[in-house]
Parts: sequence; structure tokens; C-alpha cells
Amino acid sequence: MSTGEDIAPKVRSILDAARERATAREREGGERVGVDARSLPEAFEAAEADGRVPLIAEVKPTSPTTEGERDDDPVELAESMVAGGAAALSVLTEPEHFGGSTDALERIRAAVDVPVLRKDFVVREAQLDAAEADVLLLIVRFLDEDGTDDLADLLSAARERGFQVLVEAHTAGGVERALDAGAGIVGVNNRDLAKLEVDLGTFEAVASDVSENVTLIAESGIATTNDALAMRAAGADALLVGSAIMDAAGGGDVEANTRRLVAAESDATADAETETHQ
Ligand SMILES: O=C(O)c1ccccc1NCC(=O)[C@H](O)[C@H](O)COP(=O)(O)O
Repeated sequence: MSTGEDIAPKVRSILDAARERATAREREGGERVGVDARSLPEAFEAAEADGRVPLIAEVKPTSPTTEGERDDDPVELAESMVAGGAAALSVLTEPEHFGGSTDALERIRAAVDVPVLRKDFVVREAQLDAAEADVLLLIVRFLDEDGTDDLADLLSAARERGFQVLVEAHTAGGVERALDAGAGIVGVNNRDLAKLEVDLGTFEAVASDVSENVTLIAESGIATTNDALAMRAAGADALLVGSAIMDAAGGGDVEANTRRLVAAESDATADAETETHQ
């Protein structure tokens, strides 16, 4: 089944590149990875207990919708995010459109002790073995395409290797497919891959239908503390933030950007208490 016409041309090119990389890996063969994963839900619980908004901060040097590119050492960026209170990290490993690499992922995972998500466009089983990570991303919409593996099969194959899996959707139907395939960690991406537009109302519209037993992550377009509060109020167990932390155009302070979002709830509580006492 192909729903290819629903995907923006830039995204189509990402998907084609992912398929080519899968084919190259299949030709090369290579070892199957076995991961001893750091628990993502436990990292979120620890952040909550500590008064931090559970946040996955993303090492995202550039993207099709980003102006500019950060060429800082990815390990230093990752360490700054953890110093700023990130519960977990996401690392883009897609090389052609996001400036990522599996080498950067492996160096980051060796340098930090929080769970690390491999953010890539995995469409076939062979791609699972490109690098070890604690969490792997599978995108429902991309697995509709011809020449891709079935979502439930990929989910099982990833779990057999020890990965936790974040299954990403953009619509209520996509979330249903994720849950039907057996996902326990679900991301709702506010970025519509058909138009590359971001609307935080996407998460708000979909989140209320998802059971409490599922770890639910709001992804993309979260820039301000008010955005973070809105996503949490709508039911996000955690947030995934890239651009606002990386600030590729301004080259800003990644640690301060992370801390600002992580402290959104504790700062709001402190402000409310101050107002009550005035
Ligand atoms: O970010 C993009 O431009 C993009 C374009 C095409 C496909 C995917 C894309 N992003 C992947 C992501 O899911 C985001 O990097 C992630 O959710 C963080 O989003 P943001 O905080 O808006 O950078």
C-alpha cells in the first residue's frame, strides 16, 4: 500500500534516501545489534519526582525546515542538554537532510547516562543494526510506503534486539495503528509531514483518546514555556524538543534553552504562589 502523494517533496527525498541506505546495509550484511537499554519511562519518572518537566532534548544540527546549521561538537551539545536537566536525548542519525550520524549517536551514548533515542527514518529491518541506542523511532506514516517493512514486524524485530520503541503518529488513526501494533510508547508529532507545518493543536486533539497506560510524548514545534505547559496540560508524559533548544540560526545557549523548558512547571508554580501572597 502506498500513500506517497500525502508526503511533501522534501520528505519524499528523505524517505528515498532511507530506502537506499537500507538497501546498502542489506547488501553489506553485518552483525545484528543487542542492546542493554536504559529505561525511558524510568527516566521520565525520575524527572517528575525531581520537579523537572520530562524532556527529550534533540541533537539536530539542521533539518529541511531549519535555517542554518550548528557545527558544534555533538557530544558537547548533548552534555549541555543533560546539564540543563533533559531526562533523555534524541540524536538525529540521518546524514543527508539533518546533518546527523551514527558515529555521533554512539559517542553521545558513551558520554551520557540518560536514555538516547536514535532519530532516523527506519523503514526496513536491516537499518535497526546500524547503531546501538536505548530507544528507536518508527514512524507510522512512513511505513505505509511500498518497499517498507510492516510496523508490527519492525516493532518486534527492534524489541528482539533490546530496543525500546517510540512509535510516532500524527493523527488519531495513526495513533490507533501504533497501539494496534503493540506500541507502549507513542509520540504525536505536531509537524505534518505532508506540508511540513507545525500545529500544537494536533497533540491536543489526539491525546485525550490515548490510554493512561501508554507513555505519550508530544513532539515538534514546542518553543516556549507556555507551549510546554500546554502540551503537559493536554496529557503529555514527556516532550520532545529539537529546534528551540538547538537554536541553529542564533547559535544560542543549549543548556539554558533546555533548563528553561524543563523548569516550566516549577517556575509557573512559583509565580502562582508569589501572586497569591501579594
Ligand atoms: O524538523 C524537520 O524539519 C523535519 C522535516 C521532515 C521530517 C521530519 C522533520 N523533523 C523530525 C522531528 O520529528 C523533529 O526533529 C522533532 O520532533 C523535534 O521537532 P522540533 O522541536 O520542532 O525541532
